[in-house]
Amino acid sequence: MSRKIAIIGGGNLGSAIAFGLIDQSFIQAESLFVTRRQIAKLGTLGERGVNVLSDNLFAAQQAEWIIIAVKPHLATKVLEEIKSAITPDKTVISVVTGVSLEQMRKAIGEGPALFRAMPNTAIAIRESMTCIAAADAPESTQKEVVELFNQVGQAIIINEELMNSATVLGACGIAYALRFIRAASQGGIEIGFPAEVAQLIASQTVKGAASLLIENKKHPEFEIDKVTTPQGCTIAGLNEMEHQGFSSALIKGIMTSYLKIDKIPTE
Ligand SMILES: NC(=O)C1=CN([C@@H]2O[C@H](COP(=O)(O)OP(=O)(O)OC[C@H]3O[C@@H](n4cnc5c(N)ncnc54)[C@H](O)[C@@H]3O)[C@@H](O)[C@H]2O)C=CC1
Ligand SMILES: O=C(O)[C@@H]1CCC=N1
Repeated sequence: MSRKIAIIGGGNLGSAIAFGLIDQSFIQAESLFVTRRQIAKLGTLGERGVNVLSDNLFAAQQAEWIIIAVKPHLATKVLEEIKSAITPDKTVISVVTGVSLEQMRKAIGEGPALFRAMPNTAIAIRESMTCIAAADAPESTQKEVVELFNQVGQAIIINEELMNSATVLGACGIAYALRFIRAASQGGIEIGFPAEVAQLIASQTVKGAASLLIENKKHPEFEIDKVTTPQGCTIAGLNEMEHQGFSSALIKGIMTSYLKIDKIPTE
């Protein structure tokens, strides 16, 4: 890509996006500008040739695409700080939780194309699920933004009203899935495997299960039916998990995360 990209806020997610993009050679490292207050913490990106700096305005001036990846309470402050660099030909993409396109528009004014994107930390290894909402950007720009995030996983356009849902299912979802793997590993240790082997078996099994759904596009129960031998051990374990509230705990957790988003301070 010939455009330059600035990532304002190179923390967990901002850095993960940077690594994902340069690993895929979607952008040359020298065309990428990543900011954070303590640039020493961006050392590895710097060693890869990425411009690492603390000057948000300078970074925004260099780039045609600007990705905002700071914590929610800092988002509008940062947008106002770089406002003069956001000319109408530029594209701004916020990955910030809970800050609406309307709030962004208010901070920077009319002109530039505005997007919210909700990737997850698997973007660092180009396996993100990214949901994108556009303000009133032209279709060609929307396609370019989807293409950007398709380089680092799978991207889809959704209505902005579903952005909080996308945050929970896709971004928080990484943590839920990892907690499942951790619990499965702990069970695996109890039934005889060393910790590392248990984690490998649990992780690869989850990856295989997810791939079955993504490739075959079938309902999970279709694949589950193939594993559950009548009177076998799988159904016995599954039913016990349900008696203990497995699905219910997950659904309640998802709802709790969802209801929390509106309480996250965005100013
Ligand atoms: N971590 C995740 O899995 C996901 C996070 N998000 C959203 O992405 C945003 C960032 O989240 P994280 O990366 O987890 O947080 P983080 O705290 O790791 O990253 C934010 C970074 O911004 C830097 N920063 C603070 N003030 C700054 C300023 N004035 N100028 C430049 N940089 C500044 C901080 O030093 C930090 O490195 C949040 O709004 C979060 O809601 C969205 C999807 C997933
Ligand atoms: O926990 C959070 O608030 C952010 C949003 C999605 C992932 N991390």
